[in-house]
Amino acid sequence: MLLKDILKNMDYEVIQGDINQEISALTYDSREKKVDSLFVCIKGFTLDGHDKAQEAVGNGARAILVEREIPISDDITVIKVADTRNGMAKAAVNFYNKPADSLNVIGITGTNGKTSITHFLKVILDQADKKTGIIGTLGTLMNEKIIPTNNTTPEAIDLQRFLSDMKDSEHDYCLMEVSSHSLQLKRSAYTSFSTGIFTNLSPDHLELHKTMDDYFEAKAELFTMTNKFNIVNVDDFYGQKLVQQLNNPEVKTLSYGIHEKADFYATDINYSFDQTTFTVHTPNESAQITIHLPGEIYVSNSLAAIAAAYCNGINMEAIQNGLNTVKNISGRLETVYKQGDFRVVVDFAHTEDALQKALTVLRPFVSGRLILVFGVYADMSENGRDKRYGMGRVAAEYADFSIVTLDNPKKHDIKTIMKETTDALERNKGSYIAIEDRAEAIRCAIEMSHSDDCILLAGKGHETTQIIGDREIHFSEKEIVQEAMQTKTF
Ligand SMILES: CC(=O)N[C@H]1[C@@H](OP(=O)(O)OP(=O)(O)OC[C@H]2O[C@@H](n3ccc(=O)[nH]c3=O)[C@H](O)[C@@H]2O)O[C@H](CO)[C@@H](O)[C@@H]1O[C@H](C)C(=O)N[C@@H](C)C(=O)N[C@H](CCC(=O)O)C(=O)O
Ligand SMILES: Nc1ncnc2c1ncn2[C@@H]1O[C@H](COP(=O)(O)OP(=O)(O)OP(=O)(O)O)[C@@H](O)[C@H]1O
Repeated sequence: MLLKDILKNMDYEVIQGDINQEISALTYDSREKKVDSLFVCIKGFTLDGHDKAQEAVGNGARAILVEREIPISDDITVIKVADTRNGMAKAAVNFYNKPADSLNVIGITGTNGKTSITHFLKVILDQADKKTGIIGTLGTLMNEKIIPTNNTTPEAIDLQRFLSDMKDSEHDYCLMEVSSHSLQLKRSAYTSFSTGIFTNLSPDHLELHKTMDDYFEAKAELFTMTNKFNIVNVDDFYGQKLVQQLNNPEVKTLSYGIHEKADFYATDINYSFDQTTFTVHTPNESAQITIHLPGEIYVSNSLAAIAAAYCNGINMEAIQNGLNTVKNISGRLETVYKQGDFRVVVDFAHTEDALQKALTVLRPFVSGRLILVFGVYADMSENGRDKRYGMGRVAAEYADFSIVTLDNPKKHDIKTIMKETTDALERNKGSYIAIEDRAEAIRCAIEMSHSDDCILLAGKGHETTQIIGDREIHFSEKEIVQEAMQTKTF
């Protein structure tokens, strides 16, 4: 594509070179070898891509998109824009010919529940014979194959390429987890969504957004990019706030909830560990639903999926049958070991709200003790400290016994993380011990457990690595549990 077409509808200044030249690839990483490419210089959290432009040229870049002028040889075309993240999103949408316009893209945002909702929607759409891809925390699912990705929502160039590949391989739908990072950092800018879903908002990622209001505004951005439906959880305080501020008459707002009056709601809910049944009420009909995940959070998440499917014309039979097929979602209240009443459950709860909900869901099904193994992933800021305090408080209040350990501490100070979390348990009179080594903590929980206890391993969910300092080491909770259970006797 000609560079001038890639720059269509963008405010830019040509610093040097010719925009009537063919560009065959886009990149934001100077280390990628891409012949005749446009390299976008992004000022990141660690380094500034402007300083890597020369390397990009060495690897095939013929044009460069910058925010500030940089020394570079005359044969390279240099284009300046006010914001290269915004420019990159626009360029990617142009380069891949607005792929989202040819797909039905459903965007899901909120602190918790996004991954589960994509799974629920996928099986419903499968039942309705709609070819569906997913872009989210577990990677990109396309043509039923998973492509691993670094981020929940990929950078704009990767995102538009995935959407384009889905369009070319004749997908009907793309279900996309839209993280607040992606909205703030413009990864998903200029993408058209048919439907937006808002799940809930609770403190998380405050290292980027600083305040809950900033975090909310970042999430709210998705609902200005939709063209058919906005579907909002009105059980959530911020969901109610969002409904009040949505005012585009062309996009229909529909609510879902269990406790508040909503367009899609559930009654007659019956919970057991392996199955939940309820009656869903839509604006036009009611139906019996069975899901195989425990607790109110999954009733809420399935209501979101039901609402999105229903609005998009999927019949109730496909919804019922689809939801009934989900037996588990990797790392979401997943039982990884069961013997009589004894269970070990792995869950991705890594926020205060999710941890409280996970413990509350499990409690009614546990006749012995609810033993929690958890760590807190957060930086050293005041917000990070609040998160450690919040999760420590929840552990003290909702678990019978906690083992405080690590959860991807990265480069942060391990002693401080452990101390602040255990201080919170101390202040809230929780019973606990602290074991830095997470594998050891899991083994200890298993060793101390009785035959009627339930162990919740919270925080890592589907992840298979632990990041300590610069090192990312293999870490599978399922494997550790299986091994430890081989020598366990009750
Ligand atoms: C904090 C954050 O958002 N980091 C993201 C960011 O990294 P960074 O800013 O440190 O990048 P950097 O190293 O400073 O590099 C800046 C630029 O220079 C380029 N570069 C870098 C090195 C080089 O040699 N040459 C070069 O050209 C990079 O490609 C980049 O364009 O840009 C990287 C490249 O796109 C991302 O992979 C990385 O996500 C990391 C993995 C991350 O942890 N992100 C999290 C916070 C995140 O985004 N999470 C949300 C989901 C959250 C949730 O829902 O729970 C997500 O959507 O994934
Ligand atoms: N509706 C909900 N409300 C509160 N907590 C929830 C809800 N749904 C799931 N959770 C909790 O949040 C955890 C993460 O769930 P899920 O992966 O579906 O969310 P997510 O939004 O995709 O999270 P992330 O962006 O961090 O991947 C679950 O393991 C569970 O503990």
